[in-house]
Parts: sequence; structure tokens; C-alpha cells
Amino acid sequence: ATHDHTQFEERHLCYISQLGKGNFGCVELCRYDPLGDNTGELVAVKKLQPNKISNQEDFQKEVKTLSVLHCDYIVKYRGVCYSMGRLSMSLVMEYLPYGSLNGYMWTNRYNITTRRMLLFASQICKGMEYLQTLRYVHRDLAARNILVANDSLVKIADFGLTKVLPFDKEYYRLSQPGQSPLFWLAPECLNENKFSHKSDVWSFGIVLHELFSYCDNNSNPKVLCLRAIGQNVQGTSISMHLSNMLANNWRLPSPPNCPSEVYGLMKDCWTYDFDKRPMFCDLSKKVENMIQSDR
Ligand SMILES: CC(C)(Nc1nc(-c2c[nH]c3ncc(Cl)cc23)ncc1F)C(=O)NCC(F)(F)F
Repeated sequence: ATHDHTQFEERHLCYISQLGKGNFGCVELCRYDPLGDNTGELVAVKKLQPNKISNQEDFQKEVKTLSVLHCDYIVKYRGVCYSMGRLSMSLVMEYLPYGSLNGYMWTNRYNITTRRMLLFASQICKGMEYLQTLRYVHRDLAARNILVANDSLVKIADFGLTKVLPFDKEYYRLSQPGQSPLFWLAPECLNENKFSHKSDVWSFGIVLHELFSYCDNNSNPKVLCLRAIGQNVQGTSISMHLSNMLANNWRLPSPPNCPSEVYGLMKDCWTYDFDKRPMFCDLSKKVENMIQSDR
């Protein structure tokens, strides 16, 4: 249909710059300028690196996933752009000018209040609650995959690893170890490749740690875990060492000056038994209460 606003014509998509490399693709900043007078809107265009057919299928799933999500706390799908005669397809999303959360937190570390961090945390919880109503498991919740729309609004993005739970099971088992970064993964993901809403809750706890560490790269989850594992990692893989430490109740230390009740919330998310971890609806209530009481 000519008035289908989800169809973007490649000839009107003007490349501006590369935003970054995500899961099996890169994302570019473009201006969709059909009038040719630079008044068009800025969009983020995710292109697939057409190397593996499996990536093509995964990409189609990512597009399908994002196109059905309508939530204030999830990056908006704009549409698709076919090129090379419908051979290759790009995903067109809204462009969020403040960039990813990890860059934003570090840049603004001297003037972000606890209240602001808790506001971001509650928005991420609400976005995850919404995903859960559709039985989607994100599997890659991390500060690098959260976007900042403005100084008081963040959105969940990068649905490249998202899976839908089967109708009859509350977890998704990957056939082989996935490509999610280890240090954000719950024990059952490391040990059994089992992903669920509860493993997303574990990752949310890691995002809380990143937030209250101002996404300082010198004390991010990877650095802290590798330091705890110790340099002389021989034989057993990093994943095994991490899994053993978590089983022995090691957890990331509290970030400096982090309020004890916030660290308590992280520890709740890092409960070993996924059945005993809080749900996102519980977490958003607790975070909202902290915002109210943090006057
Ligand atoms: C791979 C890519 C491009 N990386 C980056 N995006 C943006 C960035 C900045 N503004 C954006 N608006 C929309 C989108 Cl999809 C990305 C950006 N800024 C910096 C990035 F490294 C990305 O997609 N990251 C996942 C995300 F942050 F989006 F969750």
C-alpha cells in the first residue's frame, strides 16, 4: 500500500553516521528525507550483515518481535526498508538522541541523583513487565542495550536475542550455549542454557549494579567477576569458574555509596533459586516505594 508508513524507500534513506555494532548487525543513523530538503526525521537503521542464512532468519524474527511491541519503555519500531530488490531488508527504528545508557551514565555521573537512577530502574522494570505479558524473554538485558530518550526516560532496545516462551513451559532452553555475555547471566543459564523471565530478573539486578556504578568501565560486571575469579584461570572455562563462585554464594560487591536497600534489591534479583527470585511487578513496586521515600 502506498500509504503504508512502515515501508521506507531506500532512495530517501540518507546515511549520516554509524551508531554501533549490535548482535549480528550494525545500526546506522539516517535521515528519512522523501522531500529531499533535510526536513525528514532521523531514524536508526539496523542492517543485517548478510553472511549467514541463520542470521537472516534470526533477523526476520527480530523485526517481527519489535513490530508487535507497543510500550513507552521499549524502543519504537518504525518499519522496514527493502533493498536489492527485496533481497536484503533493514529494520527502521526511532532514533534516541541521548544514546545508550552506559555512555550516558558515565558522561553525566556527576549530576545524576539516586532518584534519577531509581526512575530509570522503574522504567526498565515496566518495560520488562510488558515484555513478560507477551511471553518474551529478552536474554540480553544490560545497560549497553538500554537507550536514553531524554533526561527522564529510558527504553529497552536490541531484541536480537529475544525468544518467545513456548505455550507449555516457563523457560526456553537454548540448544547450545548462546552468545549472551556471561557476566549478566543467571546460574541456570550458565549451567543449563535455561532462559526465563526469572533469568531476565537476574540480569536486571546486574543492570541495577551498572546504574549505581555509573557504568564505570573500571568496575563493570566483567572486570569485577574476572578479578574475583583471579588471573590464573587455567583449565576450567571462565563460565565454570563463575558458575562455581555463584554456587558458593559469591555475588558482585555493593557499588561505592550505593544505598543498602538498593544493594538488597540487587541481591534479591541474584537469588540462586530462580523460583525464589522476585518478579518484575514486585521489583517495580519496591523501586517506586524507594523513589517516594527518597525525598
Ligand atoms: C548497536 C547499537 C546501534 N549500538 C548503539 N546504539 C546507539 C544508539 C543511539 N541512539 C539510538 N537510537 C536507536 C537505536 Cl536502535 C540505537 C541508538 N548508540 C550507541 C551504540 F553503541 C545498538 O542498537 N545498541 C543497542 C541499543 F543500545 F540500541 F540497545
